[in-house]
Amino acid sequence: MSKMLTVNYNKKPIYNIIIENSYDRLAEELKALGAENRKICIVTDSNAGSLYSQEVADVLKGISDQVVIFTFEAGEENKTLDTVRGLYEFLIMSRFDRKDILVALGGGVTGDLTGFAAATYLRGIDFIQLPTTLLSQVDSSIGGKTGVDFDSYKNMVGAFHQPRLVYMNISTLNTLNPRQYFSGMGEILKHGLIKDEHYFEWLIENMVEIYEKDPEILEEMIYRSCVIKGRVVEEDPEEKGERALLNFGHTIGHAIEKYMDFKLLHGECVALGSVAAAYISWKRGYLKEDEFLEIRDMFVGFRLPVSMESISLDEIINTVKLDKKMDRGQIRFILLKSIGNAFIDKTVTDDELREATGYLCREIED
Ligand SMILES: NC(=O)c1ccc[n+]([C@@H]2O[C@H](COP(=O)([O-])OP(=O)(O)OC[C@H]3O[C@@H](n4cnc5c(N)ncnc54)[C@H](O)[C@@H]3O)[C@@H](O)[C@H]2O)c1
Ligand SMILES: O=C(O)C(=O)C[C@@H](O)[C@H](O)[C@H](O)COP(=O)(O)O
Ligand SMILES: [Zn+2]
Repeated sequence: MSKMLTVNYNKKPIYNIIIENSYDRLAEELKALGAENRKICIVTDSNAGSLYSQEVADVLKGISDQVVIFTFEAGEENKTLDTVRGLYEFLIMSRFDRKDILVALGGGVTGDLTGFAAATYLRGIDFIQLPTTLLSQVDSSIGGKTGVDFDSYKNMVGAFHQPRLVYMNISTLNTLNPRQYFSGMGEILKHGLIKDEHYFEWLIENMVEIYEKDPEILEEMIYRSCVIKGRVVEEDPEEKGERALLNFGHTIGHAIEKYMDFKLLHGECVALGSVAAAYISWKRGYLKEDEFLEIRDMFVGFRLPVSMESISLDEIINTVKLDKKMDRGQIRFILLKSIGNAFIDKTVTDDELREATGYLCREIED
Protein backbone atom coordinates (compact mmCIF):
# COMPACT_ATOMS: atom_id res chain seq x y z
CA MET A 1 0.00 0.00 0.00
CA SER A 2 1.27 3.41 -0.90
CA LYS A 3 0.13 6.40 -2.89
CA MET A 4 1.74 9.49 -4.34
CA LEU A 5 0.68 12.78 -5.85
CA THR A 6 2.59 15.78 -7.08
CA VAL A 7 1.91 19.44 -6.36
CA ASN A 8 2.65 21.68 -9.37
CA TYR A 9 3.11 25.42 -9.66
CA ASN A 10 2.76 27.03 -13.09
CA LYS A 11 2.44 23.50 -14.45
CA LYS A 12 5.87 22.52 -13.08
CA PRO A 13 6.18 19.84 -10.37
CA ILE A 14 7.30 21.39 -7.09
CA TYR A 15 7.03 18.57 -4.56
CA ASN A 16 5.63 15.11 -4.04
CA ILE A 17 3.23 13.98 -1.35
CA ILE A 18 3.99 10.39 -0.45
CA ILE A 19 1.59 8.28 1.59
CA GLU A 20 3.32 5.26 3.11
CA ASN A 21 3.04 2.85 6.00
CA SER A 22 6.58 3.13 7.28
CA TYR A 23 9.70 5.29 6.98
CA ASP A 24 11.38 2.67 4.76
CA ARG A 25 11.41 4.84 1.61
CA LEU A 26 12.31 8.11 3.30
CA ALA A 27 16.06 7.93 2.75
CA GLU A 28 15.76 7.20 -0.97
CA GLU A 29 13.25 10.05 -1.42
CA LEU A 30 15.62 12.48 0.29
CA LYS A 31 18.54 11.22 -1.74
CA ALA A 32 16.55 11.93 -4.88
CA LEU A 33 16.26 15.54 -3.69
CA GLY A 34 20.02 15.83 -3.31
CA ALA A 35 19.93 15.77 0.48
CA GLU A 36 22.90 13.42 0.84
CA ASN A 37 25.57 14.72 3.21
CA ARG A 38 23.69 17.89 4.03
CA LYS A 39 23.16 18.62 7.71
CA ILE A 40 19.67 17.64 8.78
CA CYS A 41 17.82 19.01 11.80
CA ILE A 42 14.76 17.04 12.86
CA VAL A 43 12.38 19.50 14.54
CA THR A 44 9.80 17.75 16.68
CA ASP A 45 7.66 18.22 19.77
CA SER A 46 7.90 16.34 23.05
CA ASN A 47 5.16 13.79 22.14
CA ALA A 48 5.90 13.00 18.48
CA GLY A 49 9.61 13.19 19.26
CA SER A 50 9.53 10.61 22.01
CA LEU A 51 7.68 8.22 19.69
CA TYR A 52 9.38 8.69 16.33
CA SER A 53 12.47 10.93 16.34
CA GLN A 54 14.95 8.14 17.03
CA GLU A 55 13.56 5.96 14.25
CA VAL A 56 13.60 8.85 11.78
CA ALA A 57 17.11 9.91 12.86
CA ASP A 58 18.36 6.34 12.29
CA VAL A 59 16.90 6.35 8.77
CA LEU A 60 18.39 9.76 7.97
CA LYS A 61 21.81 8.74 9.27
CA GLY A 62 21.87 6.45 6.21
CA ILE A 63 22.32 9.53 4.00
CA SER A 64 23.96 12.09 6.29
CA ASP A 65 26.40 11.78 9.17
CA GLN A 66 25.20 15.06 10.65
CA VAL A 67 21.69 14.54 11.94
CA VAL A 68 20.59 16.58 14.98
CA ILE A 69 17.27 16.79 16.81
CA PHE A 70 15.56 19.90 18.20
CA THR A 71 12.65 19.13 20.54
CA PHE A 72 10.18 21.67 21.94
CA GLU A 73 7.30 21.25 24.40
CA ALA A 74 4.12 20.03 22.63
CA GLY A 75 1.06 22.29 22.40
CA GLU A 76 -0.48 25.13 20.42
CA GLU A 77 0.63 27.55 23.16
CA ASN A 78 4.21 26.88 22.01
CA LYS A 79 3.59 27.78 18.36
CA THR A 80 5.32 31.08 19.06
CA LEU A 81 8.26 33.26 18.09
CA ASP A 82 9.95 32.18 21.35
CA THR A 83 10.10 28.57 20.17
CA VAL A 84 11.35 29.68 16.76
CA ARG A 85 14.00 31.78 18.49
CA GLY A 86 15.18 28.66 20.37
CA LEU A 87 15.38 26.84 17.05
CA TYR A 88 17.38 29.66 15.39
CA GLU A 89 19.87 29.52 18.30
CA PHE A 90 20.17 25.76 17.94
CA LEU A 91 20.77 26.02 14.18
CA ILE A 92 23.43 28.71 14.63
CA MET A 93 25.14 26.65 17.34
CA SER A 94 25.03 23.59 15.05
CA ARG A 95 26.47 25.73 12.19
CA PHE A 96 23.63 25.16 9.75
CA ASP A 97 24.15 26.89 6.42
CA ARG A 98 21.91 27.58 3.43
CA LYS A 99 22.35 24.10 1.97
CA ASP A 100 21.16 22.34 5.11
CA ILE A 101 17.68 21.01 5.75
CA LEU A 102 14.96 21.09 8.41
CA VAL A 103 12.66 18.11 8.85
CA ALA A 104 9.32 18.78 10.57
CA LEU A 105 8.31 15.61 12.43
CA GLY A 106 4.95 15.98 14.16
CA GLY A 107 1.56 17.64 13.80
CA GLY A 108 0.52 20.97 12.38
CA VAL A 109 2.15 22.96 15.19
CA THR A 110 5.53 21.43 14.38
CA GLY A 111 5.03 21.79 10.62
CA ASP A 112 3.90 25.43 10.80
CA LEU A 113 6.74 26.58 13.05
CA THR A 114 9.45 24.54 11.36
CA GLY A 115 8.33 25.84 7.98
CA PHE A 116 8.46 29.39 9.31
CA ALA A 117 11.97 28.89 10.69
CA ALA A 118 12.99 27.42 7.31
CA ALA A 119 11.46 30.39 5.49
CA THR A 120 13.40 32.90 7.56
CA TYR A 121 16.66 31.31 8.74
CA LEU A 122 19.41 32.69 6.48
CA ARG A 123 16.60 34.12 4.32
CA GLY A 124 15.32 30.65 3.52
CA ILE A 125 16.48 27.05 3.60
CA ASP A 126 14.85 23.78 2.50
CA PHE A 127 12.46 21.87 4.69
CA ILE A 128 10.45 18.70 4.43
CA GLN A 129 7.27 17.66 6.18
CA LEU A 130 6.85 14.33 8.00
CA PRO A 131 3.30 14.83 9.36
CA THR A 132 2.23 12.44 12.14
CA THR A 133 -1.33 13.60 12.97
CA LEU A 134 -4.38 13.09 10.79
CA LEU A 135 -4.87 16.85 10.60
CA SER A 136 -1.32 17.49 9.44
CA GLN A 137 -1.40 14.62 6.93
CA VAL A 138 -4.53 15.85 5.17
CA ASP A 139 -4.11 19.58 5.50
CA SER A 140 -1.34 21.50 7.26
CA SER A 141 1.69 19.79 5.66
CA ILE A 142 0.48 20.77 2.17
CA GLY A 143 0.52 24.21 0.61
CA GLY A 144 3.36 26.04 2.29
CA LYS A 145 1.44 28.22 4.76
CA THR A 146 3.91 28.50 7.61
CA GLY A 147 3.81 30.65 10.72
CA VAL A 148 3.25 31.12 14.42
CA ASP A 149 0.60 32.61 16.68
CA PHE A 150 1.19 36.05 18.19
CA ASP A 151 -0.47 37.10 21.46
CA SER A 152 -2.77 34.10 20.82
CA TYR A 153 -3.94 35.57 17.49
CA LYS A 154 -3.72 32.61 15.13
CA ASN A 155 -0.95 32.46 12.53
CA MET A 156 -0.41 36.22 12.70
CA VAL A 157 3.26 36.04 11.73
CA GLY A 158 4.21 33.80 8.85
CA ALA A 159 5.39 33.26 5.31
CA PHE A 160 4.58 31.16 2.29
CA HIS A 161 7.40 28.65 1.96
CA GLN A 162 6.85 25.38 0.12
CA PRO A 163 8.26 22.09 1.46
CA ARG A 164 10.55 20.06 -0.82
CA LEU A 165 8.71 16.87 0.12
CA VAL A 166 5.73 15.71 2.18
CA TYR A 167 6.22 12.14 3.36
CA MET A 168 3.70 10.57 5.67
CA ASN A 169 3.90 7.27 7.48
CA ILE A 170 0.23 6.76 8.24
CA SER A 171 0.94 4.00 10.75
CA THR A 172 1.85 6.88 13.12
CA LEU A 173 -1.90 7.43 13.47
CA ASN A 174 -2.06 4.32 15.66
CA THR A 175 -0.50 6.22 18.56
CA LEU A 176 -2.70 9.29 18.21
CA ASN A 177 -5.38 9.69 20.87
CA PRO A 178 -9.02 9.63 19.68
CA ARG A 179 -9.64 13.32 20.37
CA GLN A 180 -6.67 14.33 18.20
CA TYR A 181 -7.69 11.83 15.51
CA PHE A 182 -11.22 13.24 15.26
CA SER A 183 -9.85 16.78 15.27
CA GLY A 184 -8.36 15.88 11.87
CA MET A 185 -11.87 14.97 10.69
CA GLY A 186 -12.77 18.66 11.10
CA GLU A 187 -10.53 19.56 8.15
CA ILE A 188 -11.53 16.44 6.19
CA LEU A 189 -15.24 17.29 6.42
CA LYS A 190 -14.30 20.82 5.36
CA HIS A 191 -12.70 19.41 2.18
CA GLY A 192 -15.91 17.61 1.26
CA LEU A 193 -18.08 20.60 2.12
CA ILE A 194 -16.15 23.12 0.04
CA LYS A 195 -15.24 21.02 -2.99
CA ASP A 196 -16.68 17.55 -3.30
CA GLU A 197 -20.20 16.43 -2.40
CA HIS A 198 -19.40 12.81 -3.40
CA TYR A 199 -16.48 12.77 -0.96
CA PHE A 200 -18.76 14.13 1.78
CA GLU A 201 -21.27 11.34 1.11
CA TRP A 202 -18.42 8.77 0.97
CA LEU A 203 -17.34 9.91 4.45
CA ILE A 204 -20.86 9.22 5.75
CA GLU A 205 -20.91 5.79 4.11
CA ASN A 206 -17.53 4.87 5.59
CA MET A 207 -17.99 6.27 9.07
CA VAL A 208 -17.57 2.90 10.80
CA GLU A 209 -14.38 2.09 8.87
CA ILE A 210 -13.00 5.54 9.64
CA TYR A 211 -13.67 4.99 13.35
CA GLU A 212 -11.89 1.64 13.14
CA LYS A 213 -9.00 3.10 11.11
CA ASP A 214 -9.55 0.47 8.42
CA PRO A 215 -6.21 0.66 6.55
CA GLU A 216 -7.62 0.86 3.01
CA ILE A 217 -10.31 3.39 3.85
CA LEU A 218 -7.86 5.47 5.87
CA GLU A 219 -5.40 5.57 2.99
CA GLU A 220 -8.12 6.46 0.49
CA MET A 221 -9.48 9.21 2.74
CA ILE A 222 -6.07 10.76 3.30
CA TYR A 223 -5.31 10.56 -0.43
CA ARG A 224 -8.62 12.16 -1.45
CA SER A 225 -8.15 15.01 1.03
CA CYS A 226 -4.57 15.55 -0.13
CA VAL A 227 -5.83 15.73 -3.74
CA ILE A 228 -8.44 18.36 -2.82
CA LYS A 229 -6.01 20.47 -0.82
CA GLY A 230 -3.20 19.98 -3.36
CA ARG A 231 -5.37 21.07 -6.32
CA VAL A 232 -6.57 24.22 -4.55
CA VAL A 233 -3.10 25.35 -3.46
CA GLU A 234 -1.45 24.70 -6.80
CA GLU A 235 -3.98 26.96 -8.52
CA ASP A 236 -3.53 29.74 -5.97
CA PRO A 237 -0.39 29.21 -3.86
CA GLU A 238 -0.44 32.60 -2.13
CA GLU A 239 -4.16 32.97 -1.53
CA LYS A 240 -4.94 35.67 -4.04
CA GLY A 241 -8.42 34.20 -4.50
CA GLU A 242 -9.72 30.62 -4.58
CA ARG A 243 -7.40 29.34 -1.82
CA ALA A 244 -9.47 31.33 0.68
CA LEU A 245 -12.10 28.57 0.34
CA LEU A 246 -9.84 26.40 2.53
CA ASN A 247 -10.61 28.89 5.27
CA PHE A 248 -14.21 27.67 5.50
CA GLY A 249 -15.07 27.45 9.20
CA HIS A 250 -11.87 29.22 10.23
CA THR A 251 -12.99 32.83 10.61
CA ILE A 252 -15.19 32.14 13.62
CA GLY A 253 -13.15 28.97 14.36
CA HIS A 254 -9.89 30.87 14.89
CA ALA A 255 -11.65 33.43 17.11
CA ILE A 256 -13.04 30.59 19.27
CA GLU A 257 -9.61 28.94 19.42
CA LYS A 258 -8.14 32.14 20.85
CA TYR A 259 -11.11 32.81 23.12
CA MET A 260 -10.81 29.31 24.61
CA ASP A 261 -7.07 29.76 25.25
CA PHE A 262 -6.36 26.75 22.99
CA LYS A 263 -8.26 24.38 25.29
CA LEU A 264 -10.27 23.32 22.24
CA LEU A 265 -8.28 21.75 19.40
CA HIS A 266 -7.94 23.36 15.98
CA GLY A 267 -10.20 20.81 14.23
CA GLU A 268 -12.81 21.18 16.99
CA CYS A 269 -12.88 24.96 16.47
CA VAL A 270 -13.09 24.43 12.70
CA ALA A 271 -16.15 22.23 13.35
CA LEU A 272 -17.81 24.97 15.41
CA GLY A 273 -16.88 27.63 12.84
CA SER A 274 -18.19 25.42 10.01
CA VAL A 275 -21.55 24.95 11.70
CA ALA A 276 -21.76 28.73 12.14
CA ALA A 277 -20.88 29.32 8.46
CA ALA A 278 -23.37 26.65 7.35
CA TYR A 279 -25.98 28.33 9.58
CA ILE A 280 -25.50 31.65 7.76
CA SER A 281 -25.66 29.79 4.41
CA TRP A 282 -28.99 28.27 5.48
CA LYS A 283 -30.44 31.52 6.83
CA ARG A 284 -29.55 33.25 3.55
CA GLY A 285 -31.42 30.56 1.64
CA TYR A 286 -28.45 28.88 -0.04
CA LEU A 287 -28.69 25.64 1.96
CA LYS A 288 -31.96 23.88 2.74
CA GLU A 289 -32.67 23.25 6.40
CA ASP A 290 -32.15 19.49 6.01
CA GLU A 291 -28.74 20.10 4.38
CA PHE A 292 -27.75 22.35 7.28
CA LEU A 293 -28.85 19.70 9.77
CA GLU A 294 -27.02 16.99 7.81
CA ILE A 295 -23.81 19.04 8.02
CA ARG A 296 -24.24 19.67 11.73
CA ASP A 297 -24.97 16.00 12.42
CA MET A 298 -21.97 14.91 10.39
CA PHE A 299 -19.66 16.82 12.76
CA VAL A 300 -21.44 15.21 15.71
CA GLY A 301 -21.01 11.81 14.03
CA PHE A 302 -17.26 12.32 14.00
CA ARG A 303 -17.20 13.33 17.66
CA LEU A 304 -16.73 17.03 16.99
CA PRO A 305 -18.44 19.81 18.94
CA VAL A 306 -21.32 21.76 17.39
CA SER A 307 -22.24 23.78 20.45
CA MET A 308 -20.49 25.31 23.40
CA GLU A 309 -21.02 27.14 26.63
CA SER A 310 -21.92 30.77 26.44
CA ILE A 311 -19.18 33.02 25.08
CA SER A 312 -18.77 36.76 24.65
CA LEU A 313 -20.11 37.48 21.17
CA ASP A 314 -18.46 40.93 21.22
CA GLU A 315 -15.07 39.39 21.89
CA ILE A 316 -15.52 36.83 19.11
CA ILE A 317 -16.55 39.52 16.61
CA ASN A 318 -13.65 41.80 17.60
CA THR A 319 -11.20 38.91 17.14
CA VAL A 320 -12.75 38.01 13.75
CA LYS A 321 -12.01 41.56 12.64
CA LEU A 322 -8.34 41.16 13.43
CA ASP A 323 -7.99 37.92 11.44
CA LYS A 324 -6.11 37.78 8.15
CA LYS A 325 -9.19 37.55 5.99
CA MET A 326 -10.09 41.24 6.29
CA ASP A 327 -10.09 43.15 3.03
CA ARG A 328 -10.41 46.93 3.46
CA GLY A 329 -12.82 46.62 6.37
CA GLN A 330 -14.80 43.70 4.86
CA ILE A 331 -14.48 40.11 6.02
CA ARG A 332 -13.74 37.60 3.28
CA PHE A 333 -16.13 34.97 4.63
CA ILE A 334 -16.65 31.53 3.13
CA LEU A 335 -20.23 30.34 2.65
CA LEU A 336 -21.80 27.30 1.01
CA LYS A 337 -24.04 27.48 -2.07
CA SER A 338 -24.62 23.77 -1.54
CA ILE A 339 -22.69 20.81 -0.10
CA GLY A 340 -19.47 20.62 -2.13
CA ASN A 341 -19.75 24.16 -3.46
CA ALA A 342 -18.25 27.03 -1.43
CA PHE A 343 -17.78 30.66 -2.38
CA ILE A 344 -16.23 33.84 -1.01
CA ASP A 345 -18.65 36.45 0.31
CA LYS A 346 -17.74 39.93 1.50
CA THR A 347 -21.15 41.00 2.73
CA VAL A 348 -21.54 39.04 5.98
CA THR A 349 -22.71 41.50 8.62
CA ASP A 350 -21.97 41.75 12.34
CA ASP A 351 -25.59 40.76 13.01
CA GLU A 352 -25.19 37.57 10.99
CA LEU A 353 -21.94 36.74 12.78
CA ARG A 354 -23.62 37.40 16.11
CA GLU A 355 -26.64 35.23 15.29
CA ALA A 356 -24.52 32.35 13.95
CA THR A 357 -22.14 32.40 16.92
CA GLY A 358 -25.13 32.71 19.24
CA TYR A 359 -26.58 29.58 17.61
CA LEU A 360 -23.51 27.65 18.81
CA CYS A 361 -24.23 28.72 22.39
CA ARG A 362 -27.94 27.80 22.29
CA GLU A 363 -29.58 25.52 24.80
CA ILE A 364 -29.47 22.15 23.10
CA GLU A 365 -33.04 21.00 22.76
CA ASP A 366 -32.75 18.80 19.63
N1 LIG B 1 -0.37 25.45 7.53
C1 LIG B 1 -1.61 25.04 7.27
O1 LIG B 1 -2.06 25.04 6.12
C2 LIG B 1 -2.47 24.53 8.39
C3 LIG B 1 -3.62 23.81 8.10
C4 LIG B 1 -4.37 23.32 9.16
C5 LIG B 1 -3.96 23.51 10.47
N2 LIG B 1 -2.82 24.20 10.71
C6 LIG B 1 -2.34 24.35 12.08
O2 LIG B 1 -2.03 23.03 12.57
C7 LIG B 1 -2.12 23.05 14.00
C8 LIG B 1 -2.90 21.85 14.46
O3 LIG B 1 -2.20 20.68 14.06
P1 LIG B 1 -2.41 19.30 14.85
O4 LIG B 1 -3.85 19.05 15.04
O5 LIG B 1 -1.59 18.31 14.15
O6 LIG B 1 -1.84 19.66 16.29
P2 LIG B 1 -0.43 19.38 17.02
O7 LIG B 1 0.70 19.59 16.13
O8 LIG B 1 -0.49 20.14 18.29
O9 LIG B 1 -0.51 17.82 17.34
C9 LIG B 1 -1.52 17.36 18.19
C10 LIG B 1 -0.95 16.57 19.38
O10 LIG B 1 -0.62 15.25 18.94
C11 LIG B 1 0.73 14.92 19.31
N3 LIG B 1 1.19 13.99 18.30
C12 LIG B 1 1.62 14.26 17.06
N4 LIG B 1 1.77 13.12 16.37
C13 LIG B 1 1.45 12.12 17.19
C14 LIG B 1 1.36 10.71 17.04
N5 LIG B 1 1.59 10.12 15.87
N6 LIG B 1 1.02 9.97 18.11
C15 LIG B 1 0.72 10.55 19.30
N7 LIG B 1 0.73 11.88 19.49
C16 LIG B 1 1.09 12.65 18.44
C17 LIG B 1 1.41 16.25 19.38
O11 LIG B 1 2.53 16.18 20.18
C18 LIG B 1 0.32 17.14 19.97
O12 LIG B 1 0.29 16.97 21.37
C19 LIG B 1 -2.76 24.37 14.38
O13 LIG B 1 -1.77 25.23 14.85
C20 LIG B 1 -3.32 24.88 13.07
O14 LIG B 1 -3.39 26.29 13.05
C21 LIG B 1 -2.07 24.71 9.71
O1 LIG C 1 -4.08 26.15 3.54
C1 LIG C 1 -4.91 27.04 3.69
O2 LIG C 1 -4.98 28.02 2.94
C2 LIG C 1 -5.88 26.96 4.79
O3 LIG C 1 -6.64 27.90 5.01
C3 LIG C 1 -5.91 25.71 5.61
C4 LIG C 1 -6.43 25.89 7.01
O4 LIG C 1 -6.89 24.60 7.41
C5 LIG C 1 -5.35 26.31 8.00
O5 LIG C 1 -5.82 26.21 9.32
C6 LIG C 1 -4.70 27.65 7.76
O6 LIG C 1 -3.57 27.81 8.59
C7 LIG C 1 -5.59 28.82 8.03
O7 LIG C 1 -5.09 29.88 7.32
P1 LIG C 1 -4.94 31.34 7.92
O8 LIG C 1 -4.38 32.11 6.78
O9 LIG C 1 -6.29 31.79 8.32
O10 LIG C 1 -4.02 31.24 9.07
ZN1 LIG D 1 -7.28 24.63 9.58
